[in-house]
Amino acid sequence: MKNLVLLGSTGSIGEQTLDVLERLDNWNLKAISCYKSIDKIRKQAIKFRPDYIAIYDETDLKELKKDFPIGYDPEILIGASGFAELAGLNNVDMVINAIVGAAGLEPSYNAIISNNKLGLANKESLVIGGNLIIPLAREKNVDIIPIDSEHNAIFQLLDGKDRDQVSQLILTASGGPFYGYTAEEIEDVTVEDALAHPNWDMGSKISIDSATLMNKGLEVIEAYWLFEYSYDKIDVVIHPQSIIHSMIELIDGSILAELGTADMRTPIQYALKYPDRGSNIAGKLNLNEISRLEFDSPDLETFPALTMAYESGKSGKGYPIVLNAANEIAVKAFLDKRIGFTDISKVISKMLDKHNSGEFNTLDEILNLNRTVRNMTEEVILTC
Ligand SMILES: NC(=O)C1=CN([C@@H]2O[C@H](COP(=O)(O)OP(=O)(O)OC[C@H]3O[C@@H](n4cnc5c(N)ncnc54)[C@H](OP(=O)(O)O)[C@@H]3O)[C@@H](O)[C@H]2O)C=CC1
Ligand SMILES: CC(=O)[C@@H](O)[C@H](O)COP(=O)(O)O
Ligand SMILES: [Mn+2]
Repeated sequence: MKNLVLLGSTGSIGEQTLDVLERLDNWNLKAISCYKSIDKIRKQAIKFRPDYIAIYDETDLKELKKDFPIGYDPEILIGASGFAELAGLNNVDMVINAIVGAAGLEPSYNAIISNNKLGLANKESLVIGGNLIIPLAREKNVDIIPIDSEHNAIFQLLDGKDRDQVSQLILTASGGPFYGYTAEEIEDVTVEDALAHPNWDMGSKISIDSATLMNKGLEVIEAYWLFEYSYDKIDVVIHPQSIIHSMIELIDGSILAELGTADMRTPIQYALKYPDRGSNIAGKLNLNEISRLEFDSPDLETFPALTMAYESGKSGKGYPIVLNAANEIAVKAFLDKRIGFTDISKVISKMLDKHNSGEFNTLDEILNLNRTVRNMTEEVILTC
């Protein structure tokens, strides 16, 4: 049996990973974690009986253990250090990091430093810490298998290709629920409108990121670190159907694409089975039933987040950390109905303007800047 550590088991990717796991007969769930969904993780623990569980808050401990059957006595870890500790356990065949946000960085780092293969859904790890994680993974020869659908597609497309023959990585973007809206039309959209992604059923933070196009911006930076092509070789095209998960262009002009049903269980299973292939979980993509595949350019005026992400990525230094931290806080404020939808980008822009570059290379340096910017963003939001 292979051992899996699943961080963020109660979220959208986490629950889909458990669904995949139930269909595979050679994986044992060694550890799970959540932030606050204690009811959900208790049920997962009772069903899968992992040896380790990590939760954030000690006061939830009693609630977690309620109804544990006699004889089931997992080791329970508390707090952010617990998530990182699980990522670094011994006898682990893969860590899947399905935590949302910057909180995923330390576990990603700990997985790699502990020589544990990483199935990475948590794109924020690479956005804020790509300069730390990628050289470390290379030095230690630890595989990172991307789970994010676009990066999983590109990973598949690049497999066996000569790097010099690849002229462009082309990330597809659905455009989100407000594709085609004018600047005036998005002024008054609601949280409920923004959460209604046209093709994917995801957690709330990434759903809002898709609506602002920040998701694609974060993914551009994620692609830069994962595949190590310069930013001028990473393009974004709007493809509202999300059937093509991404493409690569070769030097002779040929474009190769990966197509599939919009179901994250496919890239999750891919990561677990790599380099083998699993069975078809998502159902056959019937090309005869697809009436059209459309393409368009992103509207950078109405959705400024994409440009801010490209510029932050190119500037490097602390800019992607500022971009990500300000975005996380602004998205939370929007979800809490403290600011409007278009304020999200305005807040991020203000925070980027305030930043003076500098080097942020160690885990502590990155996490300190992340913390500082989050606090400063909260203050800026009070003035909105
Ligand atoms: N959902 C999707 O289809 C896709 C997601 N991704 C990426 O995968 C990651 C997870 O996304 P998604 O599953 O949608 O997110 P969800 O919000 O659905 O789940 C997030 C998970 O992380 C846990 N969590 C939240 N905050 C913290 C924290 N501070 N410390 C530790 N754990 C925490 C949550 O616990 P609790 O339930 O207790 O809050 C939950 O288990 C994101 O980086 C996202 O961008 C990428 C591609 C597609
Ligand atoms: C499923 C997945 O990988 C998401 O990142 C998805 O791509 C979001 O859709 P957008 O293309 O709208 O950002
Ligand atoms: Mn994606």
